Amino acid sequence: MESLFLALDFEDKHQARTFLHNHQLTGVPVKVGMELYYKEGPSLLYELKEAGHPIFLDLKLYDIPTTVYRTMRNMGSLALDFVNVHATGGSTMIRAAKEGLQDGGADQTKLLAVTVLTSFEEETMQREWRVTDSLHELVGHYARLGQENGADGVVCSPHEAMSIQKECGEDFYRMTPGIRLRTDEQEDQKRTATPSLAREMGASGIVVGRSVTRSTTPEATYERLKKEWERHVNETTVS
Ligand SMILES: O=c1ccn([C@@H]2O[C@H](COP(=O)(O)O)[C@@H](O)[C@H]2O)c(=O)[nH]1
Repeated sequence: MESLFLALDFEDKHQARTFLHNHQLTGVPVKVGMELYYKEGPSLLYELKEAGHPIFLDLKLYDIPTTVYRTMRNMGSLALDFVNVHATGGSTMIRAAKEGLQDGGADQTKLLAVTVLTSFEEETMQREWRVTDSLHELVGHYARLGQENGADGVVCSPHEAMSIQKECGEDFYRMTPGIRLRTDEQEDQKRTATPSLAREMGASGIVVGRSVTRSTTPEATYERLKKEWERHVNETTVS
């Protein structure tokens, strides 16, 4: 299964297309988020599919169960690889998302439950959400909630991936954004890791965005991240 997704956080499809083309990245697994999808809509996804890109559509749905069901049913026809909802939407909403996908004919599309965004650290989360659980406990709780209600995996930071793997099993996918070549380059991210650290900590997949898209040498940076990630994938597979 594809496991390194390039976040196409661009203003429009022309920028995304030009970037992929200019840096020999046509066909690589991509993550399409709100910025690009709300500008371009599903036609962009058809174009990316046509060019051979595996797609993670990262819209993080959060709404009443009926709305999420109907939205996921529509998404079902897009034959995507991954889609997601916020786990905080609750058990009924997560189940509705799964049912919507299935009724839309998307048996191959994996549903991920977003736990706690990688831009949060524990102190801010506890203060702003008025919760007393540790960040680790809360992420674990949302992972279990997701699994019990039909999600195929979670979006979490690499730092929580190992305990989720232990509790929910190897097949429960841990998609981890917040990936950096150097962990002192955080920008708005708070829980970051390098690709090799992410693998050591139990991630099944990584999302890389600005490290590549803002790099002065995107192609070389992408290859470096990929090599670092795949070396670890292979090492852990062999041992
Ligand atoms: O918890 C989350 C969930 C989603 N994201 C998304 O991943 C990329 C990360 O981009 P970088 O430039 O590598 O920081 C971005 O599209 C986010 O919307 C996340 O970062 N954290």
